[in-house]
Amino acid sequence: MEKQKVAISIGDLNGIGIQLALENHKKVSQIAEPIYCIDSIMLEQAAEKLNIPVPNHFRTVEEIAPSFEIKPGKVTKESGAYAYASFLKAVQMAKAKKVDAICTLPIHKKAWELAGVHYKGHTDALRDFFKCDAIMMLGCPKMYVALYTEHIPLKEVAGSIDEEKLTQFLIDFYHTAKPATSVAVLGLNPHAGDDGVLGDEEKMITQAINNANQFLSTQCSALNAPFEGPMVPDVAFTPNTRKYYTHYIAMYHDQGLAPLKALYFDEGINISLNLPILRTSVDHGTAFDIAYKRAKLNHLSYFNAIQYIVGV
Ligand SMILES: NC(=O)c1ccc[n+]([C@@H]2O[C@H](COP(=O)([O-])OP(=O)(O)OC[C@H]3O[C@@H](n4cnc5c(N)ncnc54)[C@H](O)[C@@H]3O)[C@@H](O)[C@H]2O)c1
Ligand SMILES: N[C@H](C(=O)O)[C@H](O)COP(=O)(O)O
Repeated sequence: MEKQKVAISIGDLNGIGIQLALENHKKVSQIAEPIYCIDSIMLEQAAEKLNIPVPNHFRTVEEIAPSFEIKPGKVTKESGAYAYASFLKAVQMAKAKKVDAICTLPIHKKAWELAGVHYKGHTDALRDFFKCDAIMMLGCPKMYVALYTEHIPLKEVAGSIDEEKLTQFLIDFYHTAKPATSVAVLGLNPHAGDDGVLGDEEKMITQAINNANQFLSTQCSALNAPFEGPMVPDVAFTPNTRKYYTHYIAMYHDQGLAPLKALYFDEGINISLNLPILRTSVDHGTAFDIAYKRAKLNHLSYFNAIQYIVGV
């Protein structure tokens, strides 16, 4: 059978992404056909700095963005611009159906900002490119967490809880994540508001859960209310509760990702749902603290991100 073609955006070249790409090429090539969105000049520079030979059949793409000097572990505008251009190239290849999916190596958000990119990350860029309500979901088969709000300041979270939007989010999530068991929807406030004593956003969350369950039951009468909640956030991730759920909906970034990364940082991946293209990513960042230091990296997140594509 023909291997799936995957465009790999190279991420921030001042970080660990390129080391992951070089060290995993042989293994990745056994299950997929990777095309790396980096040009030969930048590839040679990175490989030399890392003292890792460029593997055979490491297929690259020319004319990404102007070459620049790699500064290990530094936040630079040039590296941000290159990372963004590499991501754009991967998206273009997917749009043109030259590849089956894209896998993104980590970018640095400040470097994107310095380069004038107004997106906070890949997900909101993809949302804009495809005019679709992309959903950010991270995790592994033992536990997936989707984020209702993601890269916004914490002070804006409560005001973003909206019955209609959350209802649509839940319906989209159900159709694209296809959870096999009940999904735990978290409350926002401590103790999920404790019946209005500690906040009342849970009223809207309850309504959205009911709306989504009702809508989905009209589509499939055999379906028995897939969404449950609002669950008390500090209890939802206890070992006992996790026996019953693999899929969680968090109201904000760290509510869901702090427990997820505490449990499954090494193996977790990031999947963009509800888009016309398939995009996965590592669940970690640029790791500037260990970039170009011959550090022994964790490869699992990257490999799992490729394996998810191949397995779909
Ligand atoms: N997919 C992405 O593009 C993505 C994902 C997460 C964070 N980020 C961005 O990355 C930048 C840095 O984020 P951060 O410092 O908070 O988190 P980070 O994940 O880069 O680093 C956190 C810690 O984990 C270690 N680490 C990360 N990946 C590792 C690996 N594969 N092997 C071994 N150790 C590893 C780092 O050395 C560091 O000590 C930020 O701008 C953040 O927004 C991007
Ligand atoms: N929230 C993600 C994480 O913590 O891993 C990360 O910032 C990546 O986001 P994008 O997929 O939007 O780049």
